[in-house]
Amino acid sequence: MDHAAVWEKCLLIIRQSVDPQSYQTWFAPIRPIALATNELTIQVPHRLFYEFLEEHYIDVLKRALLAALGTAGRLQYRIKPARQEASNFPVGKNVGHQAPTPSNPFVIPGMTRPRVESNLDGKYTFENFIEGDCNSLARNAAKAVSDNPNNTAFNPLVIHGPVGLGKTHLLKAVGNRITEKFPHKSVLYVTTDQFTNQLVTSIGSNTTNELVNWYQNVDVLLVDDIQQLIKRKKTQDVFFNLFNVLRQHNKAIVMTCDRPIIELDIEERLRSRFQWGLTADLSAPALETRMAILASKANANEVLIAPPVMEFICYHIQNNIRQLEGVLNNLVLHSGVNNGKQIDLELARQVLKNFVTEINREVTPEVIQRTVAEYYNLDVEKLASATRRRHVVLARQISMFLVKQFTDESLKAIGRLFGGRDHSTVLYSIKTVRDLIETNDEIKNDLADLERRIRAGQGDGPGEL
Ligand SMILES: Nc1ncnc2c1ncn2[C@@H]1O[C@H](COP(=O)(O)OP(=O)(O)OP(=O)(O)O)[C@@H](O)[C@H]1O
Repeated sequence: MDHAAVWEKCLLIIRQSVDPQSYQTWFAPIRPIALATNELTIQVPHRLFYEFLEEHYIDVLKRALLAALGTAGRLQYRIKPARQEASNFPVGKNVGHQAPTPSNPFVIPGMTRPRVESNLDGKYTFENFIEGDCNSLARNAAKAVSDNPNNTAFNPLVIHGPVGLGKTHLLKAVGNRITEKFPHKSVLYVTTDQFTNQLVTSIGSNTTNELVNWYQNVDVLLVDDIQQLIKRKKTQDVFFNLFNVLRQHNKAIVMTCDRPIIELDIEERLRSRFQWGLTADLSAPALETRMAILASKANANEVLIAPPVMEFICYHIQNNIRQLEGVLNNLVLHSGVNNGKQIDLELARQVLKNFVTEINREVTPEVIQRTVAEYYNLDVEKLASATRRRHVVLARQISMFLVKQFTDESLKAIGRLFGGRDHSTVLYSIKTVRDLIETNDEIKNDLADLERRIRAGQGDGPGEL
């Protein structure tokens, strides 16, 4: 049997399964083209036609093929060559070259196949991505995709998580690794915004089909920030078609999103497809992981930061690695500007003020005394003096109370700090303040205010925060 006879046999089955109108619309225009080792190639008028068949008549086609060619039968589609050659839709630039033997039925023989520039730089790799519990699933899945891009179970792979935790880094690491390991594969990194812009341009020039065709040259598609699909109906439609075609041909699709797919407010058919593969989340790294990331970035910048300083920084920057990098860059800048100034705790503290609102420091009795004196507008020495003026006594008693609350000092040691008073005086002061908190709202508020200032380190020298 040749291809025409096989297709005739298929049509017999199809005619019995679909109504005449659908038959005329969807099957009459199909032309059988070739038959080779149980693979029948049919030509369809355009890509959307093929997609419609796959979406609505796949079962009928399977049955027809089984009847005509048995269980070994396979179907290959070919799109009828367009009159106009596909334009380039570069994110980067394209270099035209002749495709050797196109295995993809969508690559029309004889047509130039644009080489896709990946739109990547080599900066983000798996080697400079630090692994921790917070990211190991996403990292390992991304690595698995890069090791086997066109035969991966994780298709699509969606990496999601809050701002600044490495989504783009991992996405680009996938691209960089594939480009290195499989130089013949076309990899494309694109943000959803870039894709939308290309689409808008193509609509203006009536070349949307060409845009989608052009994207089919890609073996690995990396799409950043798919939350930008929200409210973009047309982008969702076109992306839906593209997604189906690429996935059908085992092209790897990796995407990032700032939220779990289930919370992504897009068309249901697209959302459900995004969930076909694997979704892996990135969460905030633990202190040790942050330290390791900072150490590796410092190393790359050839700066040395002592572990206590690193710990201090990482203690304060908890949820965003981009901020951690920002602090590092500032430190490098400041230390360079100030003639090789050392990156010490003081410098770190100054820089951190631009990144976090509250900087914890060790609360010492001196910090407390200074904070209280400033608050009540007193010279700090007055607290340790013999004066028995009412407002000084109150400030002294409050200071003793706070030193007891914030530090490990013994009653005896506290007495010494306040002009050599004995421990029973300290005890009495603490009890007095406790009673006042119960009975006097003004004192209660003063204390709340003072505690907040001490925690924020406001008493530690002028203009610190
Ligand atoms: N585990 C990690 N190891 C090394 N660097 C990391 C790690 N996680 C994040 N980074 C770095 O943090 C910075 C921010 O990461 P990235 O841009 O990938 O974040 P994102 O999650 O894509 O953020 P956004 O949601 O803002 O796009 C990058 O410079 C990246 O190299």
